[in-house]
Amino acid sequence: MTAAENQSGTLIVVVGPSGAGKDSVMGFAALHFAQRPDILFVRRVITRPSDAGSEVHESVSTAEFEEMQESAAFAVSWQAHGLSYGIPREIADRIESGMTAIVNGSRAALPVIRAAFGKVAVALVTADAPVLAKRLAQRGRESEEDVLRRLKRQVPDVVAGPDVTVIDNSGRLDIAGQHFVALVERHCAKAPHPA
Ligand SMILES: Nc1ncnc2c1ncn2[C@@H]1O[C@H](COP(=O)(O)OP(=O)(O)O)[C@@H](O)[C@H]1O
Ligand SMILES: O=P(O)(O)OC[C@H]1O[C@H](OP(=O)(O)OP(=O)(O)O)[C@H](O)[C@@H]1O
Repeated sequence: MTAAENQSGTLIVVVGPSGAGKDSVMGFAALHFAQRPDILFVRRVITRPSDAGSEVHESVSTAEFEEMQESAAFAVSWQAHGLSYGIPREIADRIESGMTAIVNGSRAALPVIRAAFGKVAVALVTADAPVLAKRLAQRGRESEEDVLRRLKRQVPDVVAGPDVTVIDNSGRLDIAGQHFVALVERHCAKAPHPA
């Protein structure tokens, strides 16, 4: 391991099926860690309108996303659900300086995310299938057809490995949220404080 790798923080990638509660669990942790300058909640760049849903993201057009991609603005980007998603390149520098960054990721894109960032921990948020359907209908961010497509989405079986922690969010959000907070704490404890 090089000196730089030794000093770096961790990227915690939150993945799981649509409706499992990735954004909700991250929102719980963001409140918990509001006073922690060493923990960064990543604002993704997405080709989705800014007023759609609760995730705070940078909303761009498809043309703007392509321009950003051409100018190497992303550490990693991927496509799903007819949308493009990007993790800004500067996040890699913040992690290198010792911060713990938390991002809503993608199961299908996990191999490229793992390859792009040195130290990665994966939080796989799950919920039972009937719970997913009910939650997506209640969330109301997508049309009924979109919700059905999300429920049917198949992803490669890549969410396995020693870096993966499963967080069941079939029940109360505060229980899953505390589980996730504990995971983040474990990783911060390993990282040096950023300068
Ligand atoms: N533990 C929970 N109990 C009840 N509702 C929840 C819980 N977790 C999330 N939700 C709700 O379910 C919907 C989907 O959650 P969300 O965080 O958007 O999931 P994801 O980001 O994985 O698609 C939202 O309306 C959210 O408020
Ligand atoms: O490869 P997958 O694991 O299926 O993930 C594909 C995309 O779906 C989610 O996005 P989005 O926030 O649009 O959807 P969600 O909140 O319904 O999961 C997730 O954050 C990924 O960007």
